[in-house]
Amino acid sequence: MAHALDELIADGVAGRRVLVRSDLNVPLDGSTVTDDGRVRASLPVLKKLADAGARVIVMAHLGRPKGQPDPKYSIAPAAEKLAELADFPVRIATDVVGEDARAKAAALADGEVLVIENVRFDARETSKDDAERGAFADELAALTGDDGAYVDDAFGAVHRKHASVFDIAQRLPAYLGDLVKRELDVLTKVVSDPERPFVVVMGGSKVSDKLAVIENLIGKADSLLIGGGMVFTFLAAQGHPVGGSLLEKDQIETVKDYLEKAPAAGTKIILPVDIVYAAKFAADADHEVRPVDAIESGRIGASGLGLDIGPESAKLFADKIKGARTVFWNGPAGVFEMEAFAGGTRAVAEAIVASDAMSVIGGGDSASAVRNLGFSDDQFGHISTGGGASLEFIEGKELPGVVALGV
Ligand SMILES: Nc1ncnc2c1ncn2[C@@H]1O[C@H](COP(=O)(O)OP(=O)(O)OP(=O)(O)O)[C@@H](O)[C@H]1O
Ligand SMILES: O=C(O)[C@H](O)COP(=O)(O)O
Repeated sequence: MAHALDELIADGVAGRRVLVRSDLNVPLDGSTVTDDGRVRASLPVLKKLADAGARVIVMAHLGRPKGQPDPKYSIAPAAEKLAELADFPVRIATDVVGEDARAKAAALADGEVLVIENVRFDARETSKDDAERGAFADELAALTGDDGAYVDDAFGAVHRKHASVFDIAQRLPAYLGDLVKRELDVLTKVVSDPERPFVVVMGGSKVSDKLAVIENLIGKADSLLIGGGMVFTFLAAQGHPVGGSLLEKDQIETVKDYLEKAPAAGTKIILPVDIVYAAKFAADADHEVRPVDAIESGRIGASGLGLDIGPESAKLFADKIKGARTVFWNGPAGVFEMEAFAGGTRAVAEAIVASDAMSVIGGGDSASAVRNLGFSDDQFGHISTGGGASLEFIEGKELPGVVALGV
């Protein structure tokens, strides 16, 4: 059984150094944080510990640096955002487990928080070698002194077998952070006992990553609405032309198999009936709406790209969402970053907001999409902080961070 954070607080943390794994992996434009959702989601646990008098050391990653310091991936912009939003003192170290981190960890006062540099600046963090990761975890644990503790509050990273997620939990008394607990509770309910009709909306561009999720949802979801870049592999499986759209040719047979077995398992796979078709991948591209069986017949011709679901499809999707009691949404319906191709994603978000369904948005880009389109977090039931993590959970995979805590 995992130990909850409140047990640690009840045991007394005043004056103790507590290592917290947070997910501060935010999108950046230069050094500006363009979506602070993950920083905000990390605050409550840090505040709880700081209020209880703990000396908190936050470890987190940003992007995928190649195992050595790289200013482009410094945690500093995310840590500065944390300092701006927090009502407790936040210090920032310039290294991970080096002199600066060690000195600042030792100098922490009760109720203060220190963010160490991007843990992925040390190649041992992500090493496949248990001994290497273990040696790094030893150095991280040593930052806490003699009576330290570890709290995992980084749901977005629970699917990674990394030193700061997995190995550290074997070196310090380990506790489940409130954010990870909430995410697991919500996703467990969605997968194992959803109120029906249960409608899943899938989209985005990482088609092959998401096919396993679709397979696992056949028989569980009542309707599976497919949008985004993955649509074209489904349309191709049905024999429709797809022009120059995103297509995973080697997945067509797999998708045919899903289309065949879904009805018998009680899941309706619903595909778009029209597509916004563009002359090129650009915000100002010439574009037109075409039915899926005639994509190549219009003005734009066979070399065009499908960049969004069309208005008829948006209506069809909205209608399904309207009748749902539970909605899980992963991946935008189109290239929402360009206004001309944001209509499908906006329509899905509006339909979810208007419905009475319990809604869960899983996926970093889906969360950024709804925020960038002007929606606020409280219009949805739950916005997951984990993209890959929520998908792997729904796929039914074992999550190393969760295993390490004995959940
Ligand atoms: N038809 C399309 N063609 C090409 N790209 C598309 C299409 N539809 C959506 N996309 C792109 O998909 C991207 C998001 O896909 P992704 O699979 O990463 O979503 P996600 O699961 O929400 O994100 P994450 O993996 O970060 O959690 C967006 O940048 C969007 O522009
Ligand atoms: O962005 C995410 O999904 C998490 O922070 C994990 O990042 P990773 O995919 O680089 O491990």
